[in-house]
Amino acid sequence: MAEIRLEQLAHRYHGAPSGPADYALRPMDHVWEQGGAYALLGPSGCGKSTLLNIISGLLVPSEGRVLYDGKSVNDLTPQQRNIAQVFQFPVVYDTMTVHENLAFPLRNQGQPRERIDARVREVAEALEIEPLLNRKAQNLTADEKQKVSMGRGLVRDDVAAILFDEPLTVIDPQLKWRLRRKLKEIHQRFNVTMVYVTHDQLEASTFADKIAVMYEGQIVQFGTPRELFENPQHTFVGYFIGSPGMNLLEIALGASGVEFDGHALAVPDAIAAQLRQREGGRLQVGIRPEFVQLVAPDDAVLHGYVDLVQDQGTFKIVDVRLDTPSAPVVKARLGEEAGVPEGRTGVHFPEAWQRFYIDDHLVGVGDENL
Ligand SMILES: Nc1ncnc2c1ncn2[C@@H]1O[C@H](COP(=O)(O)OP(=O)(O)OP(=O)(O)O)[C@@H](O)[C@H]1O
Repeated sequence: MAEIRLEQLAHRYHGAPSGPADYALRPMDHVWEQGGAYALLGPSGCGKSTLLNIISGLLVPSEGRVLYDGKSVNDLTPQQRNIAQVFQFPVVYDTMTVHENLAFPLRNQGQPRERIDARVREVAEALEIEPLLNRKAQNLTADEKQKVSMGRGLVRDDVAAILFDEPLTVIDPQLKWRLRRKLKEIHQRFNVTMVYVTHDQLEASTFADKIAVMYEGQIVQFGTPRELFENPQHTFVGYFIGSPGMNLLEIALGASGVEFDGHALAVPDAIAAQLRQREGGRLQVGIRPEFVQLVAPDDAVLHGYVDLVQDQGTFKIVDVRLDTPSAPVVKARLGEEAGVPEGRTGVHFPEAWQRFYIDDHLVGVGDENL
């Protein structure tokens, strides 16, 4: 088990870079602590697999270093790094039994037969594949094969880390939930550093204690699911996390302070001062649909018309088109029992839940170095 540190790590697949957009991974520093359960979350093409393959040694980074427990592993192969990697599609030896598949990494290490057998049974039990141990792998379903692939990663207790690259892609939707919980339990039991790549926020937050959100080759935030929800550091995190994502509205500095479409917004002084300092940047206010309040028109500064109501069973999503010059749609997420106004409504953004962004980055109180 190891701490994995990335130092000024960057990667490009083609020639010399002419700008940040030429990097599949832009220069980054990052630490995965020993024993942590982490997710790497982001949309297709943001660089998740590139980063995972650099950590495991399948890919050599074009810049920077990967350190395991403080030692550079840039020149080491995946085998020498002692990493287990589970891919989207199962990798099993079809002609071997499940027991032989699981035992294979330990046999290669020359471990005694009884130790191998005990460990294989422990992992098989954790993954609920004990009844399959004597079956040939070629006769298994895709789900079962993927469990065996995972088991092969888990069976060695000396690995630096286990890396999962969208491991539940082939798993039946019914089973996905169970297997995600199972992996979490297994992490707690075996206490090994795990990094789990996914584009699914639910999968990331069920599995991981901390999530690294990736966007255009960068980690734009590393935090707990709650931190990502309550304080998105980047507008992309606001938009990508949550269901639906954060409402983001363009704001400007006007005669009455910080304004949205000519209406003054209540903004803490320290934040207003920072917004003024960075005049010329793109300014936005963000508010999660969960915190938008639909109130009587007389009780609000902003007004709009209910455009659409989507009943999701346990909650409702209400689209309100504001009657301001830019007429954006604001989404409110209301409880199942909440009444939905018809027609015109007041829209209130509680001050405590407004977040302000300059050029997509969160403005915090005391941020001097924006
Ligand atoms: N072998 C390659 N050669 C050239 N470009 C590549 C190669 N592999 C990936 N890329 C590019 O690098 C960027 C990051 O790709 P990567 O596969 O790491 O993203 P990802 O987040 O894992 O996406 P997905 O979820 O679709 O697998 C993309 O623009 C992709 O087109």
